[in-house]
Amino acid sequence: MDSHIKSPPTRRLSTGERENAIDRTIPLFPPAIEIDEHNYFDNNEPPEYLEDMICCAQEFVSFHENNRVVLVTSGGTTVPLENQTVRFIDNFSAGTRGATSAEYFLENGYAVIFLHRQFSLLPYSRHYSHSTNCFLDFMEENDGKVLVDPKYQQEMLSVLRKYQTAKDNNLLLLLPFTTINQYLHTLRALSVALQPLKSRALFYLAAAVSDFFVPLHRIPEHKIQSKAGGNKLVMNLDPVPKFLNRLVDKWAPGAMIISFKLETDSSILLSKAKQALERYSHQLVIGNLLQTRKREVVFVEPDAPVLWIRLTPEQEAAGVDIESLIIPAVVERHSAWIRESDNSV
Ligand SMILES: CC(C)(COP(=O)(O)O)[C@@H](O)C(=O)NCCC(=O)N[C@@H](CSSC[C@H](N)C(=O)O)C(=O)O
Repeated sequence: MDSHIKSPPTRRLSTGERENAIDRTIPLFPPAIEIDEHNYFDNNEPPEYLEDMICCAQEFVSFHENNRVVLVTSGGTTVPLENQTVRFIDNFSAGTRGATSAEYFLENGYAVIFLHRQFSLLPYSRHYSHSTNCFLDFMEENDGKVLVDPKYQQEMLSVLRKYQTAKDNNLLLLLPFTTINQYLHTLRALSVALQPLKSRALFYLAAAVSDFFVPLHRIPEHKIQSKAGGNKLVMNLDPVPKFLNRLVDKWAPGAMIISFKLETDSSILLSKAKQALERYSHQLVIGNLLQTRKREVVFVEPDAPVLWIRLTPEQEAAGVDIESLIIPAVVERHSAWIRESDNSV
C-alpha cells in the first residue's frame, strides 16, 4: 500500500445542486411576522451558565476600561428540534471570518470578546486546526521527542508569540454558544456589560444567526420518531426576533455596531445590505457572498458610496487574509465614531 496516497483536496462538501433548488421568489411562503423581544426573552429561558459568563465579561470590561473593546461574534447558531437534541438546523459558518478578524483587531490594539460557536475556528489556533492544516503535519519525531518541522518554525513561532501576547495581557476573552437561544441571551447580556465603554465599544457581528426557531413551548422533549413506512416531518418555525434593532436602540447605546449581510445571489446583495442599514440605523453593513467571501466584501454605510474591498489576484495567490484589509478600514471608522461621540458630549 503506497503510504503516500494523498487524500483528495479539501473542498466544501455542502454545496447544493443548483438544478434541484426551489424558486422561493414564488410567494408560497407567508412573510414571517416579527415577535418582539420581550415575548422571546420572557418565554425562552437563559442558559444556566449565563451569570458566570457575564461576571467574566464584566471583569474583562473593567480591566479594559480605558481601551477599545470589540465584541466579535463568529460561527453559526443552531436551532434544536428536540430538547434532548438529536436533530438541529445549523447555519453555515466555519468561523474563519470571526477568528481571522479577531487576530487583526488584536494587532490594531483592541481587546477582544470572542463570542463563538463552540468548536468553530478560534483566533491563532485556526492556523493549525484538527482538520484543515492539521497540526500533526507540522511535527516530526526525533530521538523520541516531538519537534516542529524546521520548515514551519518561523511561521508557527510568529503565531505562538501573538497567541501568548494576547493571553499574557488578558486581551482575548473566549465565550462559546451553540444554540440561537444561548446566542441571543448572551449577546443581550454582553451588550449591557459593555455599556460603560460607551463609544469605545464596537460590535462586529459576523456570526451566522438563525432567522427561524422552535419556541420552547413547542419543542418535543425526546428524539422525534420516524415510523416504519415513513412519515412526514412538518416543522412549524417562528421567526427569530429582529434583535439587531434592539441592540441599536436599547442594548448598546453609544457603541458602534457593524453587521454582516450574507447572500448567495449577487443581484440582491447591495439592496439587502442597504435595507438592513435603513431598518436598523446602525453604522456599517459589510455585505458578502458565500461564494466569494474570502476575496471580496462591500461596505455599505450611511451618507457614503458603497466601497468594495477586494484582494488582488496576487494577494489571493500569496494567501493574504481579506480581513487584513477589512479591519484597518473598520478601525478608521471606529476612530471617527469615537471622535464624533467625544465632540458631541
Ligand atoms: C458567515 C460569514 C459568511 C463568514 O463565513 P465563515 O468565514 O465561514 O465563518 C460572515 O462573513 C457573515 O456574512 N456573517 C453574517 C451572516 C448572517 O447571518 N447575517 C445576517 C444578519 S445578522 S443576523 C440578524 C437577523 N437576521 C436580524 O435581521 O435581526 C443576515 O444576513 O441576515
